[in-house]
Amino acid sequence: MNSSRYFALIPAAGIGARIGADIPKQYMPLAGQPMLMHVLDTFAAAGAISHVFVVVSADDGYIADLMAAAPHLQGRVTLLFHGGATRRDSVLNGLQAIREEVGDDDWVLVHDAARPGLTCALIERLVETLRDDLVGGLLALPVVDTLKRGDQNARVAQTVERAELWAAQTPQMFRYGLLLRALTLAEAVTDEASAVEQLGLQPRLVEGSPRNFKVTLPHDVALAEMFLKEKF
Ligand SMILES: Nc1ccn([C@@H]2O[C@H](COP(=O)(O)OP(=O)(O)OP(=O)(O)O)[C@@H](O)[C@H]2O)c(=O)n1
Ligand SMILES: C[C@](O)(CO)[C@H](O)COP(=O)(O)O
Repeated sequence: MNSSRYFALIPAAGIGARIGADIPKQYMPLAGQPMLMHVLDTFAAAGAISHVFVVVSADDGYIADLMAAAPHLQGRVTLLFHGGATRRDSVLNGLQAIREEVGDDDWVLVHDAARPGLTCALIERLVETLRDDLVGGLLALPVVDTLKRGDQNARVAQTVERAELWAAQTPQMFRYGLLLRALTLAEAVTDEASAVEQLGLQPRLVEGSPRNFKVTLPHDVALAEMFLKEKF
């Protein structure tokens, strides 16, 4: 389906509890601008992306100021005030809200607002690798550390075989119709690929980048700034 378009859907309705900031982490300043702005700028600059949809909470008090400071994003970004109780709910609500704008065979790239290190090159790698794929897939990183399973006393219970393990990143890219069906059926998933897997399908793993890590804990802020300032 070569006439398919590519849309970005950015879940940005979380509260960032684990980072412990006084504002939702997607609005924390990083390298001179809010975390979410880095993500929006990257998708707006990506040639393959037709439009960007951002899911924010219904009572979001920050997005208006962010968009007012970003006239270059006008016309490229649509806000969806449909944040849900979980990331899965926010993504599903967002998909349902764009039903009239997106066709079943169009691709949707779901990307965490909390991964500001995404680059246009990574988006292009994902799109070019999956454009003719029958399922879709995700950016991910092969695990390079030895992994341990701990017991309740923080003692090693088991060393986990890492040879075939990958750490999932985003974007996760699936055709709209498939993704809407998968997420409608799968409630307790932490990523889109898990929902697609529950349909018996095998998403494609596409190598991502360490800079595309998820800003989750307080120490992640300095690391993210390093990547964003150095642009490497
Ligand atoms: N109900 C939710 C929860 C999360 N997210 C989004 O999903 C992405 C990844 O989630 P996570 O890193 O867990 O963000 P938070 O849920 O905000 O963090 P925490 O779990 O520490 O509260 C983030 O961009 C977040 O804004 C969302 O749109 N809706
Ligand atoms: C989607 C994700 O970023 C893939 O690793 C991850 O599952 C999000 O988890 P979170 O707890 O919602 O941050």
